[in-house]
This record gives sequence, C-alpha cells and structure tokens, in this order.
Amino acid sequence: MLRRLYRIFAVLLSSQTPRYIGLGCGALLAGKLSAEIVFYYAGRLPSEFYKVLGDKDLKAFFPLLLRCMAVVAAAGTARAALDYGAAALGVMMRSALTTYTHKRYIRARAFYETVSRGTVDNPDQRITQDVERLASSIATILPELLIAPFLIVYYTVRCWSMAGPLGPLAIYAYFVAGALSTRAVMPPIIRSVYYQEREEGNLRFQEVRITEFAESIAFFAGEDRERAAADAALGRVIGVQHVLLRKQFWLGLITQVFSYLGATVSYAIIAVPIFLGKYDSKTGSELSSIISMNAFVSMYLIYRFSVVIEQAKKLTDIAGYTARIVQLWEEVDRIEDTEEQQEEDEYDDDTRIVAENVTVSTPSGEQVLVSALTVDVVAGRSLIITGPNGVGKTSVLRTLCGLWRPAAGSVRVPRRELFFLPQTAYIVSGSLREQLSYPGQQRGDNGGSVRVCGDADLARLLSAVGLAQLVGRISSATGASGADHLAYDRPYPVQFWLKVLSPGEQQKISAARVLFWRPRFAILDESTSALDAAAEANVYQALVDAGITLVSVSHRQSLLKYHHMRLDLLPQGQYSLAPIPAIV
Ligand SMILES: Nc1ncnc2c1ncn2[C@@H]1O[C@H](COP(=O)(O)OP(=O)(O)OP(=O)(O)O)[C@@H](O)[C@H]1O
Repeated sequence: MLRRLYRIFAVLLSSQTPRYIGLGCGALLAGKLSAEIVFYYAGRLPSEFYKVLGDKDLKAFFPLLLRCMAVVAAAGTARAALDYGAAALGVMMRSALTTYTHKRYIRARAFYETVSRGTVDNPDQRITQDVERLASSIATILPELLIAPFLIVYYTVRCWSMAGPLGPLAIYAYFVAGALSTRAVMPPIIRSVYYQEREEGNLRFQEVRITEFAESIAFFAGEDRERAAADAALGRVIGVQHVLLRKQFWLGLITQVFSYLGATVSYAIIAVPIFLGKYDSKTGSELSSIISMNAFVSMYLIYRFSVVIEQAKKLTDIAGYTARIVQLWEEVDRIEDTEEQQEEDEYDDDTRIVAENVTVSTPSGEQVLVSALTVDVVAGRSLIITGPNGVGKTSVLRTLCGLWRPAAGSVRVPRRELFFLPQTAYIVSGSLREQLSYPGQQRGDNGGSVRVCGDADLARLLSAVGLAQLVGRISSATGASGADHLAYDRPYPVQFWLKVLSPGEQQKISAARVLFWRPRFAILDESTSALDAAAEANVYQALVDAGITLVSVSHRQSLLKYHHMRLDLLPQGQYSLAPIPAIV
C-alpha cells in the first residue's frame, strides 16, 4: 500500500503541473494555519464569556460581543475557503493522474494488450471513477494530515502549561489506543473497497452493453435476459456494499466512541490540578474560565488526534483506489518490459510482409492455430486467406500485422506501410473530413505531421466507394444548409454517424480511408462483408487501381480474382499456399 501510494505522489509531484500542485498544497497549508488561528480565537470566546458574565462586567461585555461576531465571520469564511481550496486541489490532482495514465496507457500495444488479455478488470472505470475518487479523497485528508503535527505540538504545550505533564500524556495514551484499534479493522475494509469498485465496474459494463446493443437486444426481445444479468450485477454490487458497510460499522464505532470519550478525558485531565489544589487561590468566575479554556485546549488536542484517527476511514478508501490505479500502471509497465526484451530490429524493407516458420497461437498460448507458416507477401501480389470459421484467419492477420507475437518463428512487417480494416468499421466522432482522415497521422509518426483529406480528395473518395450522396443526406438529416465543402467540417458525435450510416456504408467509409492514405499494404478482415456484390467489387477494384496490395480474409469466391495467392487454413494447424490462376 505504501509503495503504491508513494508512486501516486511521485506521479503527482513529477507531473506537468507539479508547481501548481505544490503551490496548491502550500496555499492550503497556509490557509489551514490561518484558519486554525481564527478557530483558536473562536475557541477562547466561551472562556472569556464565563469571566465577563461571572464578574457581571457590562463594560467588557459589548466589546467582547463585537469581537465574537468578527471572529465568527472570519471562521466561517476560512472554512468555506478551505473547502474550496481542497476541492480545487482535488481537481488538479485528478487532471495530473489522468493525464499520466493516458500517456502510459493509450499508446502502442499497452491498451490493446491490457484489454485483450483481460488481466486488469474495467480499465476505463479505473481511469475515470477511481482516479476522481482518489484525487478528491487525498485532497480532503491532505490539509488535515499536513497541519496535524503543528497543531499537536502547539496544543500539547498549552495543555501541559494548564494541566501539567499528565494532561498531554493521558491524551497521547488515548490516541495510541485509538490508532491501534482502528488499525486492526482497516485491512479487511481496504479489500472490500477494492472489490466494491470492481463490481461497480462490472455493473457499469452491463448497463453500457444494453445501450450499445440496444437494437440487437430489442430484435431478440432479450429484455428479460438482460434485466436478469443487470440485476445479478447489481446484486453483486449491493452484496459487496453491505459487507463493506458492516466492516465500516466497526471502524465507525471505534472512531465515534473515541471522539465522545474525548470530552470525558478532557474533564478528567483538569480535575487532577483542581483536586491537587493548584487553582485554590482563584475566584469562582476565574476557575470556570480556566476549566472552559482547559476543556477547549485539551478537547482540541483530542479532536486533532481523533481527526487523524477518523482519516483512517478515508485512508482505507484511498488504499483501495490506489491499488486499482497503480495495478493498471503496473500492467502497462509489465507490457513495456516485455516489449523492450522483445525489441525487434528496425525492418526497413517497405515492399514485403514476411512470415517465416511461424506458429500462430492464442495469446495465452493454449491453442495452436497454425504451425510452421511461411509466407512472403510481396508488394503487387495480393494474398487472400480462406478457411472454415474459427480456424484462425483473423489470428493470422493479427500476427501478420504485429498485434500478436508469434509463438515461434519470425514476422517482419513494414508497419508504416500497413492499414487495417476490421469487419466492424471503426467510426469516430468529428467531421466527415476527420472521419476519412482518421487517425490523422502516419503510423509510427509519433506527434508528427497531421494529414487531412482535402476538399477535392473528399469528393473523389466518397464517389469512388459509392457514397457521393452522403453529404446531401447529412445536410438534410440535420437541416444544415450551405456548400458541400462547409458540410465536410461540421462535427457530429459518434452516435450521429452510427445512426446516419448503415453498417455497409460504415464499411465504405473505412474503405475510403484506405484510399486516402494509400498505404502499400491493406489488411482486410471481411471488411466488405456488409456490402452488396456490386459495391464490394467496386471497392476492391478501387483499392487495386490505387496500387494497394491486399491481404484479405473472406469466404467469397468472387474476391479471388483481386488476389494473386491463396492461403487456405485447414484444421489441426495445417495450411496450403498456392498461386491463384489468372482468369483470362
Ligand atoms: N483473444 C483471444 N483469446 C483467446 N482465444 C482467442 C482469441 N481470439 C481468437 N481466439 C480463438 O482462436 C480461434 C480462431 O479465431 P479467429 O477469429 O482467428 O478465427 P477465424 O478463422 O477468423 O473465424 P471466423 O471465420 O469465424 O471469423 C477461435 O476459436 C478463438 O477461440
């Protein structure tokens, strides 16, 4: 827990905003100190009232009343300002932690491997909800913990001077007992916070699936099944929440008892010098004032300690969130380490994809899909991969693309010259221009030049894939008017694009993207499966005319003529590779 927490703070202080976070902590500490001075004066007021009222001193009463109002106003302002400062610091910390996580996680291979291996549950929830909760919890307890040493020293001295050494000693013993009791109940709570977050993530995933697959579920009339699954996920969250609440009950009981016990301890402490006769010379009103002042000082010292003990509950939350976030970072570290060990030599032959004696197996290594695959895809000689369902066609593509490591043998891929088209087209938010220019920069061109589709290219590409009418349709769907080139840059959310484009049209957008980028190789995983025969032929012809070498997976015989070689995958890891005779 401490090691992981250290890593969180190291990231916070080395982020791009460390100055702001450092300044924020400093400002909060200064604010808290000044607020404590105001609270000290507010705390003294009852003692002064005891004295003034006990002596029936009318002359001193009104100035005291005025001072009281001024102190109350200052204390109120200080508390509100502190709450604001802590919340703002929480937001800054969230920004720093999320930016760091994005930088580490959304990068080549890291997110893909994390998601496809599934070793870390719900990474999205960890990045959004867990980071937000961690940042706000840290920001809430930080000022309390930072100020605690100063206040404890100050009030220890004050308490000693009024009640002798026994006073602070009794309070320290009281704190040690409180801390030990809370420590005993903390570890099971940390585990429960972790499990609760995991189940929250699973519930959210279930709800998101209903939104994402609303149409399929509605067609299947699968509402009962989905409701049962959502209720089951909810049941697991509620179950863990009840367990957590029961465990937190014991922690709450200890902290509450200790905070109420504080009042009794404070009176017991002042009782000692009173009964020993230290204050025998004082008048009645002076003694009440001393009792009140001592009660305030020792109560405040106890309160400070109970605040520290109370932070135990928040610390358990913090430990739970910290575990979830740092686990994700550790998974990314592990993936990066493996990457470094397996670092390949730079492959600079842009004209071929070569697989030599490759074993393709599933990521866990359990299932060997293809053995001893040797294939050389030379630019200009397209390859089609065929075979029955589940034989491993997509897996071979993943291996040829470099997404999966071969279990044996070697694969050399000109990554910058490769474009992948999945079966389900990937549609992004933004304008039509951004849609066709996705991802906006050349593969491997990290932070480099951005390339966007020009107006003339846009019109040409849309018509090449049979989407010439698209701009007009979008304009009438949205009621927007104006020239086509203006419509190219109107941004729309993903949901809009998914509504306005049928699955076949989404595949056409995907094909237009390849035509825009014109890579040397395009990998097509049944990426025209939703097109009618004429549209599919049209797209394939456009790709061939653009001089792009294809590596396709398809069950359709009609596509053989666009390729030069056929790799037929057979059961038990066998395959046959043969040239496709040209049709004369
Ligand atoms: N990420 C993965 N983890 C574990 N097993 C996987 C993974 N991806 C695929 N598999 C397994 O590999 C086998 C081959 O899958 P693949 O998608 O490559 O087949 P395919 O030939 O493309 O099938 P289809 O024709 O139905 O698209 C499947 O039986 C599946 O169980």
